[in-house]
Amino acid sequence: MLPVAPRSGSRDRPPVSTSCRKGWGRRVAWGTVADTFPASDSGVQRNAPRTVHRLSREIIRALSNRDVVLERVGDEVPLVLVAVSGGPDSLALAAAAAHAAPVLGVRFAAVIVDHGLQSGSAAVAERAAETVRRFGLQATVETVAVGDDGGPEGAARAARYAALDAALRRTGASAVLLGHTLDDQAETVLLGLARGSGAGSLKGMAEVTGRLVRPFLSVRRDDTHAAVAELGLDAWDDPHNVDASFTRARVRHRVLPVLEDELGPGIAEALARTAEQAREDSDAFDEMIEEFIEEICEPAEAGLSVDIGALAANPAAIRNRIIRLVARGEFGTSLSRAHTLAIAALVTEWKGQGPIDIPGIRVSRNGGRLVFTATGSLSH
Ligand SMILES: Nc1ncnc2c1ncn2[C@@H]1O[C@H](COP(=O)(O)OP(=O)(O)OP(=O)(O)O)[C@@H](O)[C@H]1O
Repeated sequence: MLPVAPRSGSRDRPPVSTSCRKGWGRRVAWGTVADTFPASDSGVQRNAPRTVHRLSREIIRALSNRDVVLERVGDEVPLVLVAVSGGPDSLALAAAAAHAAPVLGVRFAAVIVDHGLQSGSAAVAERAAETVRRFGLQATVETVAVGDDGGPEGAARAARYAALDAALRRTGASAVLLGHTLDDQAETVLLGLARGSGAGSLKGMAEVTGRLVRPFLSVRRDDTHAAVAELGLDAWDDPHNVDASFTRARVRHRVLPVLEDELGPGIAEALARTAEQAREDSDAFDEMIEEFIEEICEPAEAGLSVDIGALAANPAAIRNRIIRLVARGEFGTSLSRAHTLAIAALVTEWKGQGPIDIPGIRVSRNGGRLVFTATGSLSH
């Protein structure tokens, strides 16, 4: 067994780091600090209600994760953004963040993204901003243009994450907090299973994905609602959450209640626990395989090559994972199962057939090597 460096916390895998492409996973240099969020009193909320106090511990715990690096912004203490939609989860997140600020020695500032998709969205965003300002947080509304790729939900999400990423870069903030809860995690696991996206979907969302941090993945939605009620706030009700044309809304309001009735009230926790265990296993497995990839790959013209003998000698689970990790790490491409198997067939069932082309990558045999070559624009 290859030695594996100990890690803590769960996170999404960074690009595979192999000796073929030294420097992967290097930290990017942040741009200059804009004055969007000037240093200010982080808004210590004295005598915070009990639930808010409890939730603030989740933020302190999550930001203490070794995968989160809190960096000073010039002479200022580190800045952490809070993504606020105006709904109860993210309002509770902002309140808990304000409470946690003095303990952590960081500043928090809220970013509210206005997708402009519904009439009155600007007013909703402004109201959310006003609410979090009452906690003592700076708040900025980012108005985004939503495209039409990936359906309305997917396009709004892409625009939102792009806006959050831009805010991170502009402000020099170390991280952005998202208000996903344990209930969101349970829904994500069910949705992934229903899509048939394989064991990987069991992992659900990571607590830390690059600079995105989800401190509430162990918190029930009821608790965020309780925090908002304790604070006497009127949270925004996102109409999408009850719109039965959205799969997630149906999972939330129809599927999970049936599962709870039939299988017991602990089903959401059980799904979230499963996600945590699956992520632990998967991360450990990936880490071992990444070390193995370093031994069996070599740089090649516009890509890399992998030793076919080593691929053939290993079980399909390892072979397929190597192929997926190389595609993701080297080319930023998430391979479908069908593409993974087609590439694997070049190793196990080769009868002289030509290369396989998938978007952005050509995979071919050359002597004893499986060669991955970039063919077009890369997605990273
Ligand atoms: N308009 C918004 N502005 C800022 N942050 C937002 C906005 N909408 C959602 N968020 C952030 O994302 C979190 C999750 O929200 P929601 O569940 O609605 O998003 P989602 O589309 O499911 O996101 P994901 O793609 O990450 O699963 C919120 O708690 C909040 O932190």
